[in-house]
Amino acid sequence: MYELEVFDTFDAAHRVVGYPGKCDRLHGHTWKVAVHVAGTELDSIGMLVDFKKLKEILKGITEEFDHTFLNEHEAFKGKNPTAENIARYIYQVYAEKLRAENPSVRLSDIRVWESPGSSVTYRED
Ligand SMILES: Nc1nc2c(c(=O)[nH]1)N=C([C@H](O)[C@H](O)COP(=O)(O)OP(=O)(O)OP(=O)(O)O)CN2
Ligand SMILES: [Zn+2]
Repeated sequence: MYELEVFDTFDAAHRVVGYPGKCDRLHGHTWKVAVHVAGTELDSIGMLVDFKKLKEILKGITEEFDHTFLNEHEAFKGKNPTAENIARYIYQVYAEKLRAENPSVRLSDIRVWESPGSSVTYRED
């Protein structure tokens, strides 16, 4: 089994509505997102899947968020753009795009860092 990792970052603002403290106020983070994909079969040149392809898919998603106010994004209508909700949304979009591009590898998980010391990992088993 091989597991590959790619990551990207984006800058975006959010509010955690109802948070009992300063995170209820408008503030921003440089969010980091790591993608882990797994599989067993290598292609004829020895790759599970090209890192370049994995990064392209991720960039397509992080571009939606970069320099935006996340609470206004369609995905977070009626819910807070917490690291948990962001990780789940990215997982669902990434999994669908990866299935279309390369059905022989599977998405293991998505990890989202809100700050260097705080992250959430989302997976579906
Ligand atoms: N489980 C979660 N907890 C918190 C989330 C979250 O998305 N999921 N989000 C926040 C806030 O967005 C907040 O901005 C982050 O707070 P914190 O980690 O405390 O970051 P600080 O930079 O303020 O850290 P200090 O060490 O207090 O300076 C909160 N929790
Ligand atoms: Zn925050």
